[in-house]
Parts: sequence; structure tokens; C-alpha cells
Amino acid sequence: MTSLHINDLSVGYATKTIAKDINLTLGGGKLVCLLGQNGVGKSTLLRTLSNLQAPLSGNIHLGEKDIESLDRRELATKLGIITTEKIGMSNMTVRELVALGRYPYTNWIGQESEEDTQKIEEAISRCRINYIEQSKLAAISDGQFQKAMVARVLAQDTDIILMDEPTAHLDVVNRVEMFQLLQAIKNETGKSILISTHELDLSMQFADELWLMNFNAPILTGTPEDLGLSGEIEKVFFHEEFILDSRTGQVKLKLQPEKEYHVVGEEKPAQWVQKALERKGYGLSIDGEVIVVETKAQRLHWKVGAMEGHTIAHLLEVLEQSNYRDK
Ligand SMILES: Nc1ncnc2c1ncn2[C@@H]1O[C@H](COP(=O)(O)OP(=O)(O)OP(=O)(O)O)[C@@H](O)[C@H]1O
Repeated sequence: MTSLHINDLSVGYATKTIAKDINLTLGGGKLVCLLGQNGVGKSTLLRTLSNLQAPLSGNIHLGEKDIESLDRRELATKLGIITTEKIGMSNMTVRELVALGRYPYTNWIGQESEEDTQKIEEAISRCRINYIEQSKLAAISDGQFQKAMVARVLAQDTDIILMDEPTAHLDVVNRVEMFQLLQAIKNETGKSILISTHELDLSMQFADELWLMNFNAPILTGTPEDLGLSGEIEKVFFHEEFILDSRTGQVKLKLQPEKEYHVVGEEKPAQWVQKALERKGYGLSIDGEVIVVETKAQRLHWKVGAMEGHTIAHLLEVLEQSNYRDK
């Protein structure tokens, strides 16, 4: 498998340098997430890595070869990119879109070889979109469209895949599914995948490596855990009111706990109650005031002191009122 080597690279535009002194390698069958705030230069970097935009200085090698020395077709057999641009071909079917991935290989009249057909069908199955193969792009959802775009780049069969914000516009289920799909592709094919994303939580769960981009600073790389432990993730993303929960990798609001609670009882309702308490900034501790939760007649039942009720909203109201009175 070919690796992508980035050497002393500066990227940007005639009017300004966006990032410089970049020395990184993408390879080894890894899923890498490129993270950074809006406007830091993630798309600019991805466009430069795929030769859609010239570097300001430095170079990029695919294996031994400088990408600028490769013609378009040769580059497209080694590196595939999915950008955020919507392609305006809504009359095309999903299968036709996926088949476009074979353009570096098909002959001049665009005839599909047996190998092309096999790669297209494999890509469609891997992305689990067989059921919409014959649907028009205009008639599928954003989540289905993104999977079709992944299938297209898979059919292209490159060692390196770059994707700009693959989960933009997707709902929570589709966002998780997209990360699962990319992880499975990487595991099963050994391809290396670099995606730009704002999904910190999912990147913490799925990425083998993070590339953290910050304004006027070198790109930092490492496993999610090393960068979490060193505090670098918080430096890139957070203002004072946020913290990164080191246990779950989730981003949370940092609030001073006014009061601590100890939730006891059935596991599932207890977890949701704890989540609500954390969201409201309360502390959780075995020394805290006890809240008992259980399911009675298929409804939540909670009890704290002399108060009891059936919804988490009501519990939060009661806690708010009692804390207000305590002050
Ligand atoms: N064609 C262009 N000419 C000049 N400047 C540009 C051009 N395209 C983007 N920029 C600028 O380059 C900087 C980086 O933009 P880029 O789109 O790469 O950031 P990003 O990290 O991908 O942002 P986002 O997370 O919002 O997608 C921004 O300041 C942007 O305004």
C-alpha cells in the first residue's frame, strides 16, 4: 500500500499562507481525523494533498513520486477524494455514480470490464446500498448520498482516501454509521483514510490518529488518547467553559457543581438521570443526596427526600427549586 508523504509543505492562497512547515505521513492503513476550528484550513490542506490546488511551497509524494509529476488519471488510481461540493447530476442512478469511480481504469468509450463491474458491486455491497442501486440521486437522502459517494471512491480502489467533512448535514445515526463504515473499510481493505471533521466525540472513538490544526501553530498529531492526556485537544478547541471528559472523550460544559447527588436504583433510568444532572452542572458523588430511581408500571419513578415524580424534567425542576431555597 502506498503512503502519502507531506514534506515541508505550505498551503494557502496568493494573498495568504494558511499553514506552513507541514511534515506528515498518511499510511499504514489508518483512519486519521483532521480536526480544527472553522476557517483554520482543513479543506485547503485536503485540496492541496489531492492536487486540486498547488502548494505554496514544499511537496507531496505518493510513494516515491511527487504528485505534481503524475497525470490526472495516474493520480486517480492512487488517491481518491470526496469534497463537499454537491454534484449536480440528480438524474443519475446510485450505480451510475459509483461506476464513475472507475473512470481512471475504463477504456476510452467508457466500457465496463469484468473487473470494473466486480469493483463497483463490491463497493456497493460494502457500503450496504444495494437496495438503492437503481434510485436516482434526486430521490435519496443525504445519508444515502454520502454512502454512495464513499462507494464511488471505494470503486476507484485507491490506497489513499481523503474526505472533506463526510458527516456534514447528517443526523446522529447516520454520523455514527459513517464513522463505522470508514473504520470497517480501513480494517477490511488496509486503505488509509484522512477525513476533515468537526466530530470530536466520534473522532475520539474511531480515529487511529488525530491531526490537530490550530491557527498560527504547527499541526499536532497523535492518538486521541495521547492528545487528550497532554491537554492539546482542549487547547485547540475549548474556551474556559468546556472540558473534555477523559473517560468518554465527550465534550462537556464545565460548571461548578452547586450540589452533589448520588443516584441509586435501576441501571438504565439511573444513567439517564445522571446524564441530566451532569448537563445541569450538578456533581455526582456517593456522599451526595440520594435520588432513588426505578421503573414502576413501565414508567420512571424517582424519589428525592420527600418529593417524588415520573419525569426527569420534573426532577430537575424540584432540584432547582430546593437548591434555590437552600441559598
Ligand atoms: N479561494 C480562496 N481564496 C482565498 N482565501 C480562501 C479561499 N478559500 C478559502 N480561503 C480562506 O482560507 C482559510 C481556510 O479555509 P478552509 O475552507 O480551508 O478552512 P476549514 O478549516 O476547512 O473551514 P471549515 O471548518 O469552516 O470548513 C479561510 O480563512 C478562508 O476564508
